[in-house]
Amino acid sequence: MVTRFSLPSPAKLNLMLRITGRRQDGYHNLQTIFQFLDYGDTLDFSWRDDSQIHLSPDLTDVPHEDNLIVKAARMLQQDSGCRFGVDIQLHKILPMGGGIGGGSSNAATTLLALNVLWDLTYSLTELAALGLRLGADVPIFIQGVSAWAEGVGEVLSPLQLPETAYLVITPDCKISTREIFSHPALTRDSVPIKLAASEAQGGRNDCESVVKALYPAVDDALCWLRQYGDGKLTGTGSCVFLACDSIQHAQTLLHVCPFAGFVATGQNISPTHQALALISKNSS
Ligand SMILES: C[C@](O)(CO)[C@H](O)COP(=O)(O)OP(=O)(O)OC[C@H]1O[C@@H](n2ccc(N)nc2=O)[C@H](O)[C@@H]1O
Ligand SMILES: Nc1ncnc2c1ncn2[C@@H]1O[C@H](COP(=O)(O)OP(=O)(O)OP(=O)(O)O)[C@@H](O)[C@H]1O
Repeated sequence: MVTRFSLPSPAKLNLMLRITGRRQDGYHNLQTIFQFLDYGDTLDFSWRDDSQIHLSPDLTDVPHEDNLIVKAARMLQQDSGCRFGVDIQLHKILPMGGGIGGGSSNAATTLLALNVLWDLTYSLTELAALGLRLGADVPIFIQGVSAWAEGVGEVLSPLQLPETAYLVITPDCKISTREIFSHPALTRDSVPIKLAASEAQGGRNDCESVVKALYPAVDDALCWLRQYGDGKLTGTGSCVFLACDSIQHAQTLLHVCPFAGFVATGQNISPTHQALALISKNSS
């Protein structure tokens, strides 16, 4: 039995995002393309023989019980009736409220890890259904392959994408997803399209105009990126990104960039799943 291991909890990008309607419950129907990055947080998991769930350190401004890691662990414990517990150490580098899915990724990594640590036998479909209760972005991190997504982001069709190098700018502002989705001026009537591979390159993000109007720092970052190519917003922001010819090209741009950011490579298989495959290989 594996009793301790570390897993990556990667960022995602929305390579395009169309909002095609609003549901009765207030959630929006989307069409988006998700790709993972080889950049993100790391979580260390250690098995406990009591039922306690410990997480450290706490995140500034997020009460312990509201942390999606703690919520995910408690949810799985309750659903499975498992009597074991876990110590979790979080190494956070992803900005919060950045549209790169940090909290959702942490929740998904926790569900995937505890399924192994507690020797449970949930399928990915079952874990994704549990995860969806925590957030619309959790299922993509559970499924772990880049995808075309519809519904609220949980109806996933796997998609092979070029594993492009990206420059990601992280403007110094935290954006609430709820704030953007509840804004009266949000475009929420885009005509649904059929998946076209070209969308991964050229697609727009329907949140862009509202986010730029509310957050000038995002507008500034996009303007700067667009000197060099087709800069885009991910999710509801605040992060913006540019596909580059190579890692070196992305690094050269980061070097002259007046904003904070990072360089990463798109991944069609989530780094969490890549690491889990190694853990199960080494333990068999
Ligand atoms: C914008 C995206 O990041 C694109 O990947 C996601 O759709 C957001 O996913 P998320 O952060 O996991 O969102 P949730 O935590 O489920 O929802 C936060 C809030 O955003 C709004 N929301 C979210 C997703 C969605 N498809 N429609 C919505 O209207 C809802 O008001 C909800 O109360
Ligand atoms: N483990 C966690 N990591 C990050 N945020 C968390 C976590 N747990 C709870 N949260 C809360 O969730 C909010 C959204 O965080 P997150 O980093 O997922 O934003 P995001 O990247 O904009 O997400 P998305 O793209 O899914 O909308 C945070 O502002 C914070 O209050």
